[in-house]
Amino acid sequence: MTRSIRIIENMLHDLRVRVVNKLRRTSLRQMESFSKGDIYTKISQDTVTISQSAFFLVNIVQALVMVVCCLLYIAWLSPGAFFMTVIGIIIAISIYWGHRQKLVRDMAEMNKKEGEIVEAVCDIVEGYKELYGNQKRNEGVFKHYSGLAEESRTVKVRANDTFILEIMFTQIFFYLLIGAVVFILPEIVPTYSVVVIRVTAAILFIVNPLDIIATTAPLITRANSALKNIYDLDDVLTAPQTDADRPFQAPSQFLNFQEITGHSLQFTYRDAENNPLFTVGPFDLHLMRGETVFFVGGNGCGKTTLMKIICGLYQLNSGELRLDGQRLEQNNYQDYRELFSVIFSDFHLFDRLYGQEEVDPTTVNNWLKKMDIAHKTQFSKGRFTHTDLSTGQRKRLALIVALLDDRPIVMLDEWAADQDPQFRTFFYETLLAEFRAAGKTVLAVSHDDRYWHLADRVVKMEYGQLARNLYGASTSQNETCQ
Ligand SMILES: Nc1ncnc2c1ncn2[C@@H]1O[C@H](COP(=O)(O)OP(=O)(O)OP(=O)(O)O)[C@@H](O)[C@H]1O
Repeated sequence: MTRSIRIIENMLHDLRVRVVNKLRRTSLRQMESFSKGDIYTKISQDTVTISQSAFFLVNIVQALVMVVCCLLYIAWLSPGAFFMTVIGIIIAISIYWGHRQKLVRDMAEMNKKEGEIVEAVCDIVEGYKELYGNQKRNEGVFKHYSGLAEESRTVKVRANDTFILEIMFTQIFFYLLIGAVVFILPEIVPTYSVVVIRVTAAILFIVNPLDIIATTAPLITRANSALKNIYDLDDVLTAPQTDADRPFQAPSQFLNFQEITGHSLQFTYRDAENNPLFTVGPFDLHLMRGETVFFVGGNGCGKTTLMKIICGLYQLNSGELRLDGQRLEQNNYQDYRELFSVIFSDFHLFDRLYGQEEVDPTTVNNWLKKMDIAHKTQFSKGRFTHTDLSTGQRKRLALIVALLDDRPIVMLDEWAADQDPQFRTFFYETLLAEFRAAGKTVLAVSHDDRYWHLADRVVKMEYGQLARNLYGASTSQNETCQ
């Protein structure tokens, strides 16, 4: 028993690790298409359901072995009794199967509802500030949550009713079976009376295992449905894998690149039905190592999307990127991505320096001083003592983490937007100059027109197109829209 449970737990562990491993390497577009609640439910709750059912699954296997042995014994004693018992079991299984389909449907619905409930709870937790001061919105979110919880309860109650019905049915079936072999069979088969006691004993022997099978089968159905959810996620994640199966070997083969060129680059957001929503490009691109380029333009014109295209987070729909003339292919895209230290406006701040374990704590603490947050957080034992900082301070910390990677290209999406005027000036006038002196290429989305003169070029975007260079000449031909 313990060995079997260990086998199931090992299998589950491997499956979960495999799915999370795929998840961390899937394309950004696919990640954006998932609902958080759905992923959390599948990876945590569904695996718990399977774990909890492991014990019962082992029990069911033991019970099945017992039933088969007893049936063989009954067959040896009396083919008539065996025939009757098997017919009875087949009828019972058919009726159970009818219920099972209903149970499977209820389980699928229950899982969907649980995912939606997790999403609603995330809304309450993450949107707390927006809700606390707005009673009407607060009530609205809670009503939505309560509605989902109510629907989930209805489905659960319905599933439990089916479950209990099955157990009752199984018990009635056993009594009918025993009654048939004890009272009816002797009337039909005259020679049967000789073995009736032994057949009855054998049937009594399989009552308990059959009971175990009947009562635990719905749990197994539940576990099966949970397993299907995880396998579905596993399957979905298989298709759009990019170059992730090739382990990346640091340092990047492009570390010493001199120029990045793009020709007819284009990317389109599409909805679930594949209808186009917004297109960036087609445009040509030319970036020289060590350049500081600002990308500017109105809200929604495509600056962030452009950044995601340039740093390789979005796969191009058409066009090609080249580094020093070498075309980027699936097998070297990761090398390309490794050139960038990126901070988007919706960045995530890890509380420890994953992948940078060998970093010197003094270097990190010096950076904290330089960024004027050393009085708020310290780097100690491989992690930051506090990450509960103000938005501007969190961005400074994110910049430190990005710079510690020491990559040749620094990409910042409206990084300075949340900085106070003093630090904003420090960023544009001092930090950017230091990046330039260190030979870094800086690609920054900026709305601070006061500082645009500090860039080598300022490129304006309009409606998904690179409109023109507002400031500074392109290093070769202008980036052009086509
Ligand atoms: N994940 C997405 N799925 C579908 N459409 C998207 C997605 N992200 C952005 N868009 C659309 O693409 C367009 C460009 O968005 P993007 O975030 O690139 O603009 P932006 O110039 O960075 O805007 P802002 O200055 O407001 O940050 C927008 O119209 C937006 O609706």
